[in-house]
Amino acid sequence: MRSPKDFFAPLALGAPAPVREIPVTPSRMIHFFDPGNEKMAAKVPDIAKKVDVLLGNLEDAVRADRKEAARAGLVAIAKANDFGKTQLWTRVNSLDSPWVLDDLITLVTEIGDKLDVIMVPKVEGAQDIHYVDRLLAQLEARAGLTKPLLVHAILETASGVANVEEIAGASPRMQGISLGPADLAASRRMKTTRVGGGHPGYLVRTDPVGDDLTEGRTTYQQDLWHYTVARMVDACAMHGILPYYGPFGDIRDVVACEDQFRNAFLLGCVGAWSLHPVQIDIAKKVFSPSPSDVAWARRVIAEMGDGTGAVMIDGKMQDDASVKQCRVVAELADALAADDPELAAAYDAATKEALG
Ligand SMILES: CC(C)(COP(=O)(O)OP(=O)(O)OC[C@H]1O[C@@H](n2cnc3c(N)ncnc32)[C@H](O)[C@@H]1OP(=O)(O)O)[C@@H](O)C(=O)NCCC(=O)NCCSC(=O)C[C@H](O)C(=O)O
Ligand SMILES: [Mg+2]
Repeated sequence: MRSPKDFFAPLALGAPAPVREIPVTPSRMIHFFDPGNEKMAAKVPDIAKKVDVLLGNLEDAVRADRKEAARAGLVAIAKANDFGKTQLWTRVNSLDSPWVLDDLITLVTEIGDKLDVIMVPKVEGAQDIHYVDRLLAQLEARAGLTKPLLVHAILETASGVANVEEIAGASPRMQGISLGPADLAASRRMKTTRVGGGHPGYLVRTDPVGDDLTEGRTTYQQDLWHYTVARMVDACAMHGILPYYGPFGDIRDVVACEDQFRNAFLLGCVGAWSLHPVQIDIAKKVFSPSPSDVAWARRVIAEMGDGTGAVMIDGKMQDDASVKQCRVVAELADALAADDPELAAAYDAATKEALG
C-alpha cells in the first residue's frame, strides 16, 4: 500500500502532479462513437455541439481488424478539431488485450493534451488502476503534458463489483465508474442476453387470494441493476468521484431507456452512455433536474434560512438534512444552467412561480 503522504506525488519524474479534486463538469451523456467508422466520424463535429462528453471507443463494438483504424481515426479527429467545452474521452482496449499498450502509448503521446479521461474496461481490482496509473505517468512525462489524464473504470466483472470501493480509491486520477451491464451479466453468469435494462422474468408477484394460485395476482418487474448501481454510487461518493449508468442496448425502446436512466439519476448517477444519436436527448432530459424539482429545492433553501431547525412547507417537514438534499439538486441545476441559457430560463421561470 502507498503511504498516504505519497498519494498525490507524481508516479514518474517529469509527470504532472495529480489533481486533488475531481472536476465536476457536466457529463450527462458520454457519447460513444467508433473513430474508424467514416460515417460516424463525419457526424462527430455536429454531435460535439450537443453532448457533454464525446468518447472515441476503441474496445468492444470495434472489430479486431479495425482496431488500428479506430486508434488512428481518433488521433486524426482530436488533432483536427477543437471541441471547446465538450470533453474528449476514449475507451481503450482491455488490459489483457494485444492492443491496449499501443492504445495508451499512441494516444497519450499524440493527443494527450486533447484528452480528458481514459476509460478502462473490465477493471477487476485496484491492481489494474495502479498499472494504468504508473504507465500514464511515464507517458505523460515523455509527452511533456502539464495536465494529468484522469481514469474512469467500467464495473463489468464480478471481481470488479466485489472490489469496487478499492477501485474507486485506487488513484487520485480516478474520475468515475460506469456500470457495464453486458459484460457484468456474462461475468456473473446471469441469464439475461440484453445490454442493460430490465427483464420480464425478474419480478415479484402479489399473494394468492384463496386457493387460486393463478388468477388476480399482479406482477411487478424489478430492476436487475439496482444492487450494483447503488453499490457503485456509494463507492464513488465515498471517494469523491462520479458514478454513471452505462449502455442501454435497445436503441428502439426510447421509453425504457429513459426509465433506466432515470432510476440511475435518482440513485445518484450523474450520467449515462449514449450509443446512438437518439439517446443523447434522453440523457440530457433525465440527468438535468426538472424545473419543478429545482424550484422546490430553491424554495426550501430560501425558507430554511441558515439551514438549521425545522419548518413546514406545503405540509412537508423540512430540516437540516432535507436542505442538504435540496442543495444537491440546486447546485447541479446552477452548474448546468451556467452553460445552457434555455435551461437557466426554465429553472428561473419555475422558481419565480414557486416563490411567488
Ligand atoms: C447501434 C449502432 C450499430 C446502430 O447503427 P446504425 O445501424 O447505423 O443506426 P442508424 O441507421 O439508426 O444510424 C443513423 C445514422 O446515425 C449514425 N450513427 C449511429 N450511431 C452513431 C453514433 N454512436 N455516433 C454518431 N453517429 C452515429 C449512423 O452512422 C447513421 O448515419 P447515416 O447513415 O449517415 O445517416 C450504432 O449506433 C453504434 O455502433 N453505436 C455505438 C455502439 C457502441 O459503441 N457500443 C459499445 C458500447 S456498449 C458496450 O460496450 C457494452 C458495455 O461495455 C457492457 O459491457 O455493458
Ligand atoms: Mg463491456
